[in-house]
Amino acid sequence: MAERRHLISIDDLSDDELRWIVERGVEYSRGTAGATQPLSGTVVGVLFRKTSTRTRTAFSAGALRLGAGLVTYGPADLQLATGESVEDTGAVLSGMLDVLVARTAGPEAELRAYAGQKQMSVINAMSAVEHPTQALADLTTIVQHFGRVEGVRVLYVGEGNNTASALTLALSRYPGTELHLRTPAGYGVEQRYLDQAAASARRSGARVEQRHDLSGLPPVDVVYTTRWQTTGSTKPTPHWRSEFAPFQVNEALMAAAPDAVFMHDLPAHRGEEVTAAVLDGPRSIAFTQAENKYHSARAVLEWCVASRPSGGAGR
Ligand SMILES: NC(=O)NCCC[C@H](N)C(=O)O
Repeated sequence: MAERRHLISIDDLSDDELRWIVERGVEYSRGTAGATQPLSGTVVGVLFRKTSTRTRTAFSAGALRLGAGLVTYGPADLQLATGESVEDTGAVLSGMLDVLVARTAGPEAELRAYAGQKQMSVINAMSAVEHPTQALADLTTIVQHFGRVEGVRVLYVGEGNNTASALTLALSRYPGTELHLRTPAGYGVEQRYLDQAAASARRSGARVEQRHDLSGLPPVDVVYTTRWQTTGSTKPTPHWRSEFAPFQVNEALMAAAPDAVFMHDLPAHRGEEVTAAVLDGPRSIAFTQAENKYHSARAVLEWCVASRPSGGAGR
């Protein structure tokens, strides 16, 4: 059996692989990907230890449409719930599945443990720290809308969560791209992701910066936010809402970005991180972005099982 690839972090992808998945996602979205069934004869396992609407459906529907069989597990179905180790679970599943799509409760160590073999691809369907398949769908959406990622300027407002980390790693790979992270103090993207992005940006010419206020906003093409209650996390202070309130994306903030579209990884809480007027308004592409999770998921699944070259030396 061919060696399988894992997608635990955006950092697992070379620049060529990142571009291939994004462009392939665009082809799936346009119906120009061809009628092939690259997952024909494979079996995909879908393990969600946390709630999911978009990602679970995107990968399940995507796997079925590409010809795979599907096995799904809820949070308490596997013997993990009775104390079997993740290493043993991964070893067993890898003898039976071609791909495991997993959303975990904690950091990436669990996913890396499942990925301690090469017969079964492991896809990170969101961990506490990174949400790579969201970033891939987001870049697919950006290409769909702007025709490119290069040079696109993104203002990310709100909690520096798993979505923000993945977006930071992904956007920093593209020449001329700007990512302006504006997060409440104490809720920023972790320094290790900023450091990784800074290394990528030095190569690509991208620009990534994080600040903790909304003054002096630069001209941008995209305003992006995420809900304030990141899955599985609790806020350390009781008064966190007052710290987040200034970071709401509302009509006043959008007026400061007059040419920008609005993106959101969803689910949304109207009246908290975003107003209904913005989310449901003419500049919002958030629901197209959600549909792109499905198109992008097919590209990710195809990449996992394909035996194409990994994209050249280094990045
Ligand atoms: N698009 C999604 O996967 N949405 C669910 C998670 C959103 C957010 N990043 C969270 O961690 O709660």
